[in-house]
Amino acid sequence: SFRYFCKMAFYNGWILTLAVLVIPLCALRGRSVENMKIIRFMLHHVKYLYGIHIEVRGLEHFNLPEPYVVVSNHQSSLDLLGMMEVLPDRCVPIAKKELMYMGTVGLACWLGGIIFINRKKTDDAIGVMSETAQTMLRDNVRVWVFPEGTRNHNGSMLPFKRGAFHLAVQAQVPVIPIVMSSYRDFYSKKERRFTTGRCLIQVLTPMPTRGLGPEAVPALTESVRQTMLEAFDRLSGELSPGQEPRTPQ
Ligand SMILES: CCCCC/C=C\C/C=C\CCCCCCCC(=O)SCCNC(=O)CCNC(=O)[C@H](O)C(C)(C)COP(=O)(O)OP(=O)(O)OC[C@H]1O[C@@H](n2cnc3c(N)ncnc32)[C@H](O)[C@@H]1OP(=O)(O)O
Ligand SMILES: CCCCCCCC/C=C\CCCCCCCC(=O)OC[C@@H](O)COP(=O)(O)O
Repeated sequence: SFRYFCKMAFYNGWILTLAVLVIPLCALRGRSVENMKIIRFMLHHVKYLYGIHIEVRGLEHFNLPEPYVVVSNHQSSLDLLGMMEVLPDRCVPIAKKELMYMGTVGLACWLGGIIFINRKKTDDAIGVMSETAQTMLRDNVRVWVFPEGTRNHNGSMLPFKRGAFHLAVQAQVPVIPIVMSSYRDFYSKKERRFTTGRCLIQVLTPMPTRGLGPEAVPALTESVRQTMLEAFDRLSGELSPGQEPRTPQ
């Protein structure tokens, strides 16, 4: 437990400290999606500090000229490491508004053009997402969404919220699912365990939305979730073949 808390405290503290360095660099440009390149570069080494080996597959799927919506599973704040391993250029995450108030991290996120939503006010959140659809097309910006809407430490995936899929359909851009394998071999919040380990990241085939309307969103959401669950089980099983598969959901 002591090692777990120390490691998590250092993780948060180190990111807060890095943000102090990043802020002046990003401030030179002002709030801009281009600043995500600086943030990505500055966070890239953190996986080495923790001995986490990340293997990425399917990165070529990100090589589309048009904007797209990336949807990813969300296990922990450690997802930041995987995200910074693969984050495409001109891609910004959608984050809960509370992140903006996390001191230096919040300011760095704001300068990086991260889009903040108020999860307690659905209409506000939907309004921001609709504006985002226009921004994506106007400024050629890609967006990264965690459709579970919160972190999920239970070794599977929560039901998906539909915002990301509405966004893709409104902008008529593809959805690109990305799956990070289970962290169970090296990280468990419940067991207070955090060791070195391996993580596989798979970028899946883009799912087109051209021609789809809002009525197609529920089916699109479910189909993407099923594809991601299958990939999650496959990747996690590859890392620890003896483990029981997750409970079906
Ligand atoms: C080197 C130093 C660096 C320093 C900086 C360090 C780090 C920074 C770098 C990167 C940081 C990135 C980290 C970011 C991670 C943050 C992750 C998060 O914060 S996750 C939480 C926030 N994200 C989400 O919640 C996204 C998913 N949520 C949704 O999509 C939701 O649907 C919602 C839009 C938020 C609304 O949610 P709510 O619970 O209020 O309502 P419902 O989901 O039930 O939806 C109600 C209803 O509305 C329909 N709907 C949803 N969206 C839309 C839309 N855009 N247009 C139209 N309709 C919409 C939805 O379908 C429901 O209707 P129905 O039930 O009929 O389907
Ligand atoms: C002056 C204020 C000081 C505040 C100190 C804050 C300390 C935290 C510092 C750094 C944190 C670095 C990690 C940030 C990126 C992680 C983003 C994240 O994972 O957000 C969680 C969000 O997806 C869902 O939230 P919930 O699971 O619903 O909850």
